[in-house]
Amino acid sequence: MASLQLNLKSLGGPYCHHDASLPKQCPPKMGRIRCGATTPTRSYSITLLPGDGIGPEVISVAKGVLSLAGSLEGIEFGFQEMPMGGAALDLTGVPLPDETLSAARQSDAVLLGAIGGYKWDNNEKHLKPETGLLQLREGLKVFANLRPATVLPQLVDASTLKKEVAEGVDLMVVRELTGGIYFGKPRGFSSNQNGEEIGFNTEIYATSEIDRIARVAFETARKRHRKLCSVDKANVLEASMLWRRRVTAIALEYPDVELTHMYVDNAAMQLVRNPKQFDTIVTNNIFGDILSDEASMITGSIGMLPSASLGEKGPGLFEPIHGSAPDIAGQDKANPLATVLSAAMLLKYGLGEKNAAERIEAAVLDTLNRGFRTGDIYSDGNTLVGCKQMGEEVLKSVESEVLATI
Ligand SMILES: NC(=O)c1ccc[n+]([C@@H]2O[C@H](COP(=O)([O-])OP(=O)(O)OC[C@H]3O[C@@H](n4cnc5c(N)ncnc54)[C@H](O)[C@@H]3O)[C@@H](O)[C@H]2O)c1
Ligand SMILES: CC(C)[C@H](C(=O)O)[C@@H](O)C(=O)O
Ligand SMILES: [Mg+2]
Repeated sequence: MASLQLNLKSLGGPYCHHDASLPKQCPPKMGRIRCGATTPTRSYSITLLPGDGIGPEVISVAKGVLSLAGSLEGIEFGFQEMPMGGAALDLTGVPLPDETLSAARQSDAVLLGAIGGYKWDNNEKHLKPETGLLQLREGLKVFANLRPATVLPQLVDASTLKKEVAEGVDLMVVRELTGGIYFGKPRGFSSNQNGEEIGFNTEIYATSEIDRIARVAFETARKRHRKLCSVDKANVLEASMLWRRRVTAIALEYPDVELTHMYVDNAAMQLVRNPKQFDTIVTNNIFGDILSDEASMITGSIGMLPSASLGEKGPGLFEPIHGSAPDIAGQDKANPLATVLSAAMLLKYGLGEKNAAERIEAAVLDTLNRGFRTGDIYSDGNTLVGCKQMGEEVLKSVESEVLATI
């Protein structure tokens, strides 16, 4: 079973390190250690949730990369694949079967591909793949969603922004993940006084929910460039007024971090005007969803952005920020790198296996340096490959790193 996932002191940027400075009561995750003849082996159980659309394609690549990078660091993985989303609906009638949630809870970390698709779009709310994902996040209590957006030098040309605007962007969106309008009640359908149908949701945040995500964000900013921008709509929404008041109050605990506030409409504009002004952004569930997709395009493609969702204890959930991409599913066109980088986040944030994580990150950069590109990040002069071949090239890079160090 996983121990601590979210130790505030351990949050670093863009990734955290479980290090010697951790308090005793919060030890870094240690796999079950088995001593072999020469090297000790740590073993971890990973729940894989391939899901729908391109989900199984990108998970298959990430699983191979995790296994290889892990084995080179003396790590053994026990993978358990479970149904989730539309795949689970077809198999069991619900988007998150009890068996899937309980397997996820009992494992050391969870890696998800993506869920959703046209087939289930008109299902009732409780039978939507997306509802299963929200139930999983709630069930694992992973309230802090870290979504780094970094423009890699190799991909500056893939950005839709001008080179001088995109170059060097390195920001982290800290998104509140288990509250706000996604979960607020009342919600539903009804009718108004004119007998007209209405649909309604409630944006609601309690002080404790804001305080804990604010602390995660301040700790994250502290390990980065000590700049935190809180994004809200406090000029209109009561939930945002409380959000701004609490973030301002928590800032007193972090005098070394510069706090600014920005309205979400302005933030959406500033992200494409001058994204380098941002270091760490903290925001609510829905604004974080939207702004992280926007930030992904600065980096070249949504197919590049990983994420880590962490709670106070229990396994973390790691997933690319993109969806099931039904328009390209089954065509071997998906970019698997967001999921591969999510596997690296799993190693670093979820298991405290920094070396294995860095092997994967280095292999991704090496693969890009060797000119391999899926369609979404392709530019002239590079080699266009599919999802599978991209995976094979990353594996070669992981292997060649080892050869280079012998
Ligand atoms: N976490 C998740 O599982 C998640 C996230 C977002 C959307 N969804 C679901 O996915 C389905 C499709 O949603 P959508 O079309 O709005 O968003 P999407 O992210 O699936 O796709 C948006 C666009 O980006 C492209 N794209 C996405 N990932 C890519 C990748 N790895 N490589 C190359 N191109 C990629 C797609 O081809 C599409 O053109 C919906 O059912 C939605 O609810 C799931
Ligand atoms: C599929 C949907 C529930 C999900 C969200 O809105 O959180 C997705 O867009 C994401 O960004 O992970
Ligand atoms: Mg989204």
